Amino acid sequence: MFDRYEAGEQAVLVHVEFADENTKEDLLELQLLVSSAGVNAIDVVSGSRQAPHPRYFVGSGKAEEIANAVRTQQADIVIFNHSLSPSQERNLEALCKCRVLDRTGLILDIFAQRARTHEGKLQVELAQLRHISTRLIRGWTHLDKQKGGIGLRGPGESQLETDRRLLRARIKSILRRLEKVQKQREQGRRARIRAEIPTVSLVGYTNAGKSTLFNEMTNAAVYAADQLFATLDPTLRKIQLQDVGSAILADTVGFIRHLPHDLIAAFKATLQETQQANLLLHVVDYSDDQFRENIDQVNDVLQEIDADEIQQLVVCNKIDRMEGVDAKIDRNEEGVPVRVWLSAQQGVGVDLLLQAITECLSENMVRHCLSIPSSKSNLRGVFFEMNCISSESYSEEGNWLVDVCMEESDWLRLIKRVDENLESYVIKH
Ligand SMILES: Nc1nc2c(ncn2[C@@H]2O[C@H](COP(=O)(O)OP(=O)(O)OP(=O)(O)O)[C@@H](O)[C@H]2O)c(=O)[nH]1
Ligand SMILES: [Mg+2]
Repeated sequence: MFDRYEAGEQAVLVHVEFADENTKEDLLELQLLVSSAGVNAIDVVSGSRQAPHPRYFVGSGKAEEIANAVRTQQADIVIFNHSLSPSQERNLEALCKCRVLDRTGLILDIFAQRARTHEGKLQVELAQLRHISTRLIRGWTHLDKQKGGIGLRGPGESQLETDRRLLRARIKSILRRLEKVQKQREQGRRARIRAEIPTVSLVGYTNAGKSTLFNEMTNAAVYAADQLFATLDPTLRKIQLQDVGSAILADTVGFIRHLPHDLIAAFKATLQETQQANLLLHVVDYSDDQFRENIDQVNDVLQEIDADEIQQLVVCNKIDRMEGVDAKIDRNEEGVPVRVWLSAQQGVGVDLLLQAITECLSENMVRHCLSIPSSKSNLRGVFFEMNCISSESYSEEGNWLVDVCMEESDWLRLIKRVDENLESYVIKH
């Protein structure tokens, strides 16, 4: 249904500074996003305004300047670092005689390129359909004969009604399919919670190095490249940690500033694992001048998705780019690790990170040596399902001797729900 663009298109970027800090967009980030989408930025038109102009977003003089740049540079597309209203987009297209894409459209294109799981793809397509449905209005004829241009193309007027009907039907069918996959995933997640394997989620600003670190930690082949959104769907791997046993490691898609509102659902769908995590590894590119702002942005989103109460370990990445910084663990007054300095790319300090994760996870762990009478054989199944057994043997009387290690909350839950005499089987703490 969508025409995808070909790589190597020539774009004119438009970036406007506003007096109001909240609407300030970062030009450098736009350039990264654009190259991430495989487009060449050949010119940048910038300016400053108090507020967007209703007709062209920019003033009419600036709009002429953009149209001129398109003509002289023979650009195929104009990309705005802001959200445009459908009518602004239309007016600009009529003036520049080429495709105009706003920030939302650009990010959607990148999401679409990177979505890998079935659910991720459905979410992105849904967001795309919704985005284009707001733009399916009369007045697209000026684009009828045009070919090329990235993003979603508007239909001609004659096509309008058919397209509207098709869109509605498609949206409905996607919603139905999404409901189905979500149900399936929910069941999978419940199974994992029952198995009580702790989950560690890598979160952080885009390009911080999450996937690189994920690879280092799992030796798994996950795509890592100097492109934004190299990951859209959480990628899960099981890792083995000393003392704690196995844990699930989850890689997630990077956060960006000013994520357009209509993309938040698609983005959050990629972060569902994060809400369930026992520990968050907040990966930060410390060699980036904006690292503080990036940390705040990530924490804001974590708050929005109710993940701000989860224990966080900050990973100060890319120390190879910083003078005189060695790999190390910073701890708080109680001795709990709070920061780990490392270089994911060079593989320096990854061992310290694994050690810090183990310490954080075992913070709330209890270890018990139990002697369980043979009459309580049901406990055997429960412990196996929880994956909490570190060693086992049998006593001469036929008691099952077992060392278990689990979250304290799980131990208390077992006493309450499975066997209130559990404490009496403990022979050593
Ligand atoms: N110098 C240096 N570069 C690194 C380091 N870790 C990662 N990088 C580079 O940073 C870029 C981004 O790394 P990724 O692992 O893809 O980043 P990400 O956080 O997964 O990015 P998104 O998936 O887009 O959110 C790649 O070019 C990596 O090679 C590091 O320790 N030092
Ligand atoms: Mg990644």
